[in-house]
Amino acid sequence: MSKVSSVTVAKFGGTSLKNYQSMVRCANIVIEEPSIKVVVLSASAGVTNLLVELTAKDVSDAIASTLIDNIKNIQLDISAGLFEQKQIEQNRVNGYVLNLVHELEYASQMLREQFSLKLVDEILSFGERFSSYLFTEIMTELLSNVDDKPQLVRFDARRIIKTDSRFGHARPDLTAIKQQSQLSLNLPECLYITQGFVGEDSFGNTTTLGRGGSDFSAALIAEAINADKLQIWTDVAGIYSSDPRFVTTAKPIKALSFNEAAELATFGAKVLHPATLLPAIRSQIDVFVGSSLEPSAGGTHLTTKPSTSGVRAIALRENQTLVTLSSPNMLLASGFLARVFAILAKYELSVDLITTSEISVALTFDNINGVSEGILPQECITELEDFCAVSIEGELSLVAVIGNHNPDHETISSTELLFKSLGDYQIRMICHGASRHNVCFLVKQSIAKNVVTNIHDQIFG
Ligand SMILES: Nc1ncnc2c1ncn2[C@@H]1O[C@H](COP(=O)(O)OP(=O)(O)O)[C@@H](O)[C@H]1O
Ligand SMILES: N[C@@H](CC(=O)OP(=O)(O)O)C(=O)O
Repeated sequence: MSKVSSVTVAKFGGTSLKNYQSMVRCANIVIEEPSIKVVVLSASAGVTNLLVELTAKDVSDAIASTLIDNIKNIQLDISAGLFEQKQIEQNRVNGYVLNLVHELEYASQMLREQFSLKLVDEILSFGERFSSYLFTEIMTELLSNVDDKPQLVRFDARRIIKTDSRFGHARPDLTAIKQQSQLSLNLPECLYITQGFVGEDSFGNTTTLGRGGSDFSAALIAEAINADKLQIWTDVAGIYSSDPRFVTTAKPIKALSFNEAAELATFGAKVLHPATLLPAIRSQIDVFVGSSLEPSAGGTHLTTKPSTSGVRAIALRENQTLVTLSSPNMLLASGFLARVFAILAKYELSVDLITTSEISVALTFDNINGVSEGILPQECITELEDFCAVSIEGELSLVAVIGNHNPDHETISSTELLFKSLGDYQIRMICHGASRHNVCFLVKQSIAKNVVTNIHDQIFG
């Protein structure tokens, strides 16, 4: 490995780390790109979901034990791939893995005795702790015969990702992250391997940044160390015109503006965590999204340049709740919305979309962010019912059509094309105009994927 002046942070998602072969592919990407100085890893695919199940309030001892066994087997399979022929080495690695498994068992037992969000985050952090340990072992093995190799250092992300104490969706302390990164990392001499998703509050408790938060961790580290580039390696060759898992005609997009990518991420394109782009935009870091399965296939580059007008992509976010508040008192009255929002703020509920008519206001909520199982907390409903009728509808999906909707520069407006293609569906709510970059609407969850596929095919031909 030769010395380089530019610094890249590379993040590998769980889909890229699901087994031994996948980890080797990622390790080779790192070895072949000398500018990569920090590697940020998610948990192997499926592990965080298992950990989330393990932290459910009603989990029984038997189910907890099965879940922990499943997690353990994913790790031991990776270790088995690594040291197929070397029993002593395999025993050493398995010993480390089993120690972590015991720690996990202990934390899970404590949680079943007394539930706390602090302990939930501690448990959720194990996925990344396993994967970063195994990945470091794989890198070390692959580099064992290389002469001019970098000094590999695995470090605990909690040393630098300092956050507040909002367990489950902790907010980063940017100043502390910068300070700690500069104190702890010896760049560009060493090659660091660390965990995404995981942080630590000022009391030394483990926190997590929210599901999918490893992208955000990588962007925060990139900003803190003044990196030039951030690479997000996943299982698809970049950001597509829609989710390629169900829109089979979706195409990769070579370049996308930060604004468009931010809208796409916010409105459900799982490929990027919505907060990832803030540090990148703030600190002008080049962002690349590519496939670790096929690194040479290229991917998407995010740029500050505005893109051409028209629709660029369609995103889908499931599990949305629509809340309609109506009251004849709204007519020609002032202060109604202020009262509604004061109550929602009190319950820390964050509204996504909003539309109003003379006597009603419709609001949408993302179930992940605060509204559990599609229902507002009963106390909140009661407070709202003091001055308006409340109707709640679940099992909805939000479709977001992202692009540059600029009627001044289009001969046939893409919005017009979109509205034509919506004619066949029952739309529950539509939002257009707040941003030039998106038009959003709600449809029943049962038809949402069909709606996205059909609109995609009509717009992109
Ligand atoms: N517009 C889009 N472009 C690319 N992928 C998308 C898009 N929308 C949703 N996805 C989904 O995001 C997935 C990658 O995100 P995720 O599963 O979280 O991967 P990782 O484990 O790498 O973080 C893809 O497999 C794809 O199904
Ligand atoms: N492992 C965490 C964090 C993460 O970002 O994962 P991924 O990169 O695989 O989406 C999660 O599943 O939420």
